[in-house]
Amino acid sequence: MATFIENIKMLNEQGELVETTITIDEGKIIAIGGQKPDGAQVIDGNGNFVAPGFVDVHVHLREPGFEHKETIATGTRSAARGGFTTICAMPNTKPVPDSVENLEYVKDLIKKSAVVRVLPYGSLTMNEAGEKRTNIAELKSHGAVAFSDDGVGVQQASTMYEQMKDAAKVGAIVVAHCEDNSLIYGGVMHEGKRNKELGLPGIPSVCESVQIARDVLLAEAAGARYHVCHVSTKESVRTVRDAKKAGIRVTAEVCPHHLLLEEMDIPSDDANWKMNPPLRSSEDKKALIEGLLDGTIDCIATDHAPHTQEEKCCGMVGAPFGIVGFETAFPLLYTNFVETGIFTLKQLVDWMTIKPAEIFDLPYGKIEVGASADLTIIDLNKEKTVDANEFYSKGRNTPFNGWKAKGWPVMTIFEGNVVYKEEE
Ligand SMILES: NC(=O)N[C@@H](CC(=O)O)C(=O)O
Ligand SMILES: [Zn+2]
Ligand SMILES: [Zn+2]
Repeated sequence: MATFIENIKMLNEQGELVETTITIDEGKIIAIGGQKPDGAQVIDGNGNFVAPGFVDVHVHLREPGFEHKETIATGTRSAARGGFTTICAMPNTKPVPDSVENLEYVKDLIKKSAVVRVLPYGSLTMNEAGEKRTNIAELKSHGAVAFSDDGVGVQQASTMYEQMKDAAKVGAIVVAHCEDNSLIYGGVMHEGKRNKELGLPGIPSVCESVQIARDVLLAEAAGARYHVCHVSTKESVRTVRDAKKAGIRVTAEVCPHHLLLEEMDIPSDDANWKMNPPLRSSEDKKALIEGLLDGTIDCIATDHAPHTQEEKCCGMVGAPFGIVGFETAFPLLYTNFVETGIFTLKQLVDWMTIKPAEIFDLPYGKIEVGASADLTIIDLNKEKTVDANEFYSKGRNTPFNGWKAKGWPVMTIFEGNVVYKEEE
């Protein structure tokens, strides 16, 4: 039976909101702006905004291996609540999808319990240990969406170079967490002003940028497509900008928290403010915003990284890096960047839908006839306070608890089915 969504507004090419209707059948969009087909089930959009389901190319679902932090079931429900319908799962699980067998195992788990589309990464090295290289061609043919050792940087240039050459042969994308281990210095936050005030060890900006600089040169030499994870420093932005100018096939993502927060916002030695890369300086934050606006940075990804309260209870030094992101990403960005006139609504939506989809060759992230019926209905006027205790994610680790924001998803539709509906 067809579903007819009425009383809804969508963005046109000019970035204006226009009233429309959307008709869905068999999981696909079959009409935009048409009349209700006879017998169709009706969804009242209540005059709200409808966006393509969000696409997040950088998330951690923790299953298999770390189900106490998150499972595919809880993580994908959290994604749906945040308006995400396509998410790419990083391979730092146990086991790591570094072989066809392990990848098939992860795909089975996804099939069993995901409520949105989950596309698994393959790793670049066996067990993400940085030594033995994985078989990119084989993993790609079994459905790995891209390749990364996220969680750690690939330390050896030759390992990265060889993997890039293999990736180039089969059109695979190499996605890099850039971090030079010799420049971490045991740091738990940015090496700047605030870490000194708090008496905590710092991670200098070069720890990230130096590896991006190496990698863009390797990508050029290998002829590979290269995507940089969670860019956090102004030097990283400049390096990506220069590489693009030189014609190197590089793309980059930025996380909501790096756009919204800076080191001086960290109130105390609280591990809900600990993530990798760390919150940088206000100049870095400014450079990230400029980088998005001038096209140096291509898209936004949450790096949703749930950890338990026990792990995050007791200060930064002992805690793992990472914060959750699905359920706050859009409202926080909408409120702080669109309502303030820094981004247009179309820019923000594009950075969370069509842009990441294009980089990763995914046929999602747009509302058009024939596309998968993946939609997010958002109440742009609805104001709510972030309450970590009501997250669908198992993770409560967010620095945004208590923030007021507008623009909350009220319904998420995946392949024509309602996978999230706001509880009244
Ligand atoms: N971002 C983080 O702080 N943590 C991520 C790993 C990663 O993205 O590097 C995690 O898996 O917890
Ligand atoms: Zn990372
Ligand atoms: Zn990550």
